[in-house]
Amino acid sequence: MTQTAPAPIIAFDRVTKRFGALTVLDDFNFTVAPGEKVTLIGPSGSGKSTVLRILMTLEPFQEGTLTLAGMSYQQPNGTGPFKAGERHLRQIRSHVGMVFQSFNLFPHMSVMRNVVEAPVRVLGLSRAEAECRAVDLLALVGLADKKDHFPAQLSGGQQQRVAIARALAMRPRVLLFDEPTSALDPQLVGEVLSVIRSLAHEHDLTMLLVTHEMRFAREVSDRVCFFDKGRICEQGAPDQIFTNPQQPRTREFLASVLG
Ligand SMILES: Nc1ncnc2c1ncn2[C@@H]1O[C@H](COP(=O)(O)OP(=O)(O)OP(=O)(O)O)[C@@H](O)[C@H]1O
Repeated sequence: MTQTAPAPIIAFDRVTKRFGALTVLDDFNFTVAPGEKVTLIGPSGSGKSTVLRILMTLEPFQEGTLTLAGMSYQQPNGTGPFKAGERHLRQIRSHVGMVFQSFNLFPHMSVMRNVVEAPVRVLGLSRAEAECRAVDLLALVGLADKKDHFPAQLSGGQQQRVAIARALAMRPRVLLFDEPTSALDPQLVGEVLSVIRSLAHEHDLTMLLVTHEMRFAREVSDRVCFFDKGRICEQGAPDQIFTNPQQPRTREFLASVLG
């Protein structure tokens, strides 16, 4: 009996994204299977973060179709309001969580409230239910004892772990990480990577990462995509990309970052 591959949970179909005269994604095609862990690597300015921001519906695009968890939308004009309509977009967004480089916690809220607020306001959970969920997630990221602290009382690594708990509290099907360790002091990077590494073992969670941590990308990804000038220039299993890249641009890039 032949097995059919599951439908992709993420599909960019001929998406073009411009900022004024600058075309960042040009006729871009990209799919991710449910549960897959994919890392985007590539030079600065090549469009990696833009891919994540489009998925999070933070950026409109000009042409093409984006499908996320079975829901599609298009923006043929790009400049106007989202063609999909705000309700449709909210539904799409509800499947995606994002962890940003700069944590983006609410400074005036305790750790607990940072994690609880969106499930209460957006998902309509009772505060007790949301707190129950938050307690489990804070334990998962190793911060059970910090629930009453405020962000300013935490290290950068701890703040980023709260941000991960906050994203997970919405039970997204897709979790995006945009250079989650770039703003951290080197000694704090490991604790955040270790949380992400354990999440990568969650088979149901689809993860898309942009990172400059090449060793980590190799360790956690099912697939690594080398991005150059708004296109995937080469992709494959991490061992293949890191030990036997086929494209000269991939080799050049890896030589520059791995030394
Ligand atoms: N809001 C914006 N307005 C104008 N240009 C933008 C905007 N956001 C991004 N760009 C440009 O789009 C291009 C792609 O940026 P993007 O942040 O996606 O690249 P990246 O590959 O993630 O780079 P890095 O690794 O440095 O984060 C860059 O040339 C950037 O300057």
